[in-house]
Amino acid sequence: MPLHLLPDQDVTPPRPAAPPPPGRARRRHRQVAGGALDPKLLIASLPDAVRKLSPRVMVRNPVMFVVEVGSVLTTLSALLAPSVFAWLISAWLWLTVVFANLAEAVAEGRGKAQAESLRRARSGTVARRLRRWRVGMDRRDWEEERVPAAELCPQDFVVVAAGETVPGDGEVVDGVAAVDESAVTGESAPVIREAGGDRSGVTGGTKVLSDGIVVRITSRPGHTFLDRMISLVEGTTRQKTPNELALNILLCCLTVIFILAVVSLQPMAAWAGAPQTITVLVALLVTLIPTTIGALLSAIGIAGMDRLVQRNVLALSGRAVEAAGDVNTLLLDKTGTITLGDRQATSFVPVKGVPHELLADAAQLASLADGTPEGRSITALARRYGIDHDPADFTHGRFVPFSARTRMSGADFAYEGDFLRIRKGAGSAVTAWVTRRGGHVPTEAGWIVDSIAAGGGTPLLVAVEDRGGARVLGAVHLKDVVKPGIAERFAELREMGIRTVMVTGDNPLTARAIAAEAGVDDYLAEATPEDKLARIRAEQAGGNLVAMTGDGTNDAPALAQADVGVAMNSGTSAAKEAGNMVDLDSDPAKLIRIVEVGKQLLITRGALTTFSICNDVAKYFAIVPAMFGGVTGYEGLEKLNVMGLHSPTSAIASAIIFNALVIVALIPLALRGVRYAPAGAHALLRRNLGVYGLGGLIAPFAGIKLIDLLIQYVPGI
Ligand SMILES: Nc1ncnc2c1ncn2[C@@H]1O[C@H](COP(=O)(O)OP(=O)(O)OP(=O)(O)O)[C@@H](O)[C@H]1O
Ligand SMILES: [K+]
Ligand SMILES: [Mg+2]
Repeated sequence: MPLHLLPDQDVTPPRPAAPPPPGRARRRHRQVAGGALDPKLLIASLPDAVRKLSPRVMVRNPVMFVVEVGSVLTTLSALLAPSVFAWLISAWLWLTVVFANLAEAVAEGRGKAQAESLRRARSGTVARRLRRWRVGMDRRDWEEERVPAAELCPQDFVVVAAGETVPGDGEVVDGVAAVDESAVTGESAPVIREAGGDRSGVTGGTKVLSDGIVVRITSRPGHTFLDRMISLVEGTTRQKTPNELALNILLCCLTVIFILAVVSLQPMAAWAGAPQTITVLVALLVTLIPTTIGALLSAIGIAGMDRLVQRNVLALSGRAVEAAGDVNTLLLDKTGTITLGDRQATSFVPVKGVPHELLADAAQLASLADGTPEGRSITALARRYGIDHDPADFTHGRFVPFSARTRMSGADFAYEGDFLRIRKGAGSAVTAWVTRRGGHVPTEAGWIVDSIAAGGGTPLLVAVEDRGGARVLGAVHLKDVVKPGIAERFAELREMGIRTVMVTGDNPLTARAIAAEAGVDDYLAEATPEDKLARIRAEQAGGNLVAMTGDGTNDAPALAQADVGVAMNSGTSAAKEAGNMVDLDSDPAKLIRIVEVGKQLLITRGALTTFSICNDVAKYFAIVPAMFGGVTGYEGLEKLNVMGLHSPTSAIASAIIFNALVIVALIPLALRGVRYAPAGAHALLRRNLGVYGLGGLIAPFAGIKLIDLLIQYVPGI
């Protein structure tokens, strides 16, 4: 069975590039959006903002819809009884609605340019589809046809050679290649993608730099990763999250209460001999309802998603982003997440009486059909002992592929008149296999396994069964390296109040050594996929909100169960489909950034809601005394004119103008998010109430007074 089907292919996979040391910024062409708002973007978004005035769009935002209806009423009233005041109020009410739409349009506009560059990566690729393909097929039998990439369907096989663009999303089923993913991730360092392991995922639009691969397509036409990313950054698939819906209901209730209050005010005013005009009543209503947060709510949500995309994370739902803000437990798998994941065989350790060559021979035989990085590195190491079996000689045998459940792999075949079964795998799994087949496992095997594991290595026991019975030959030492800088990242997570738990299929000793080196808070060893799932369920039952990062097919059930499931983009498609986020950089420490964005989103929404409600109080002090100024029986209200405003009309106009301007002033904050520094929830709440509550209370007094000083010179006010 030929394993390497492409010409001139280097059999040893190149070492993966180490992640950059922490702290050093990565070079990327996609800039993280800064805080300042580009005035050009504001102007460019104006047409969109005006288009959004359509009532069909506006009803989705009830608070602003009320303002729009109010604008229509005041405009009609200004037409019937023209006055400078009536026209001024009408104009500023329309501006209030436009400003709200502008916030949303600017938030959406930021993704448009990005979508454009993504579209370029997608278009125009021609795929080399293979008519029939199966594992082990000789490449001389390949029949190739050229089809547009957009026509590829799941289960199609395509071949991609060096220099060519990957035509669709899929999994490498044969070969290993260096891939340039910069079109999708903005990261220029090439990454390794290979068949068999947990680094098999490839994305359409990326470019193969060296070697060649056969890819099994997994995405439907029009539903590729790039398609999803485009609709995400353009905001076309955005839906309101449960939190947003709840806040919207609260805002609606407040609005209804204030409508009732304002409507019932009129008979009282009329009875006192001071009936109010429609313009004044609408103005009072608009200042009282929470227009600031109503205007900015959707922009805050879009900007949160956008901030994640800037960090190369695709959230498939807004709900996941919000959940990230509340996460307090993080589960990570070990291999490839905490470690580099390129487990290489470094030595054979035979039990007494077994020559190295025999162990190497058996280990290679058990790895002939094992396409995982572990299996290939064992084959390569055995070759150094001069052992070089040709898989084609064993076509009458049966290969036992590795699975996370059995934690073993191997082969059964007839050999020189005997029938051989060889297994290699986790110590406990192989021990159980030998015992089951009536063999005896020497205590020495346990020592070898433990000494490899204690150093953080992964021991694979190798056992054989022949006419002489089942017995252990020795162990293979697999080495893996903890990612540099990971301990600092976990310390950072701890500071944010997040507990880290490593879950691994590896044995307890290895797990303990790696856990200590990486600095995780807890670990779970010898975990089957079911165990990973059960652990998440247990954490959730204990009231924890759980995030999980993983890349393997064995991680998929757990990724689906977690509140936030972050799949590495390098991982298998099963993992990517199960999670609700995909990290394009395949960097497990990315969760820190994801949590930050989630927290920032929640804090920003809370802060601006507080500000919005508090800043309506001051406007009440501006408008109510103006309405009843000089009315007999209501002289007491004159005391409420604490700001000493110029005239009743200028007071009301100032409040409305301030109400509109505050929206524009807060757009940058809504888009950038409130600054987030790791701190406990209570400290954050106190700080935000202080800044945005008190600020919201005080700012309008100053603002309204200032506007009043300016507009008192407008004739007729
Ligand atoms: N190709 C292989 N052949 C035989 N045994 C293997 C092979 N790869 C791994 N194993 C054994 O199976 C165990 C479980 O592997 P699995 O992939 O489930 O977990 P892991 O990769 O060690 O941990 P993690 O869940 O952190 O990725 C490994 O610890 C190792 O002992
Ligand atoms: K308001
Ligand atoms: Mg794994």
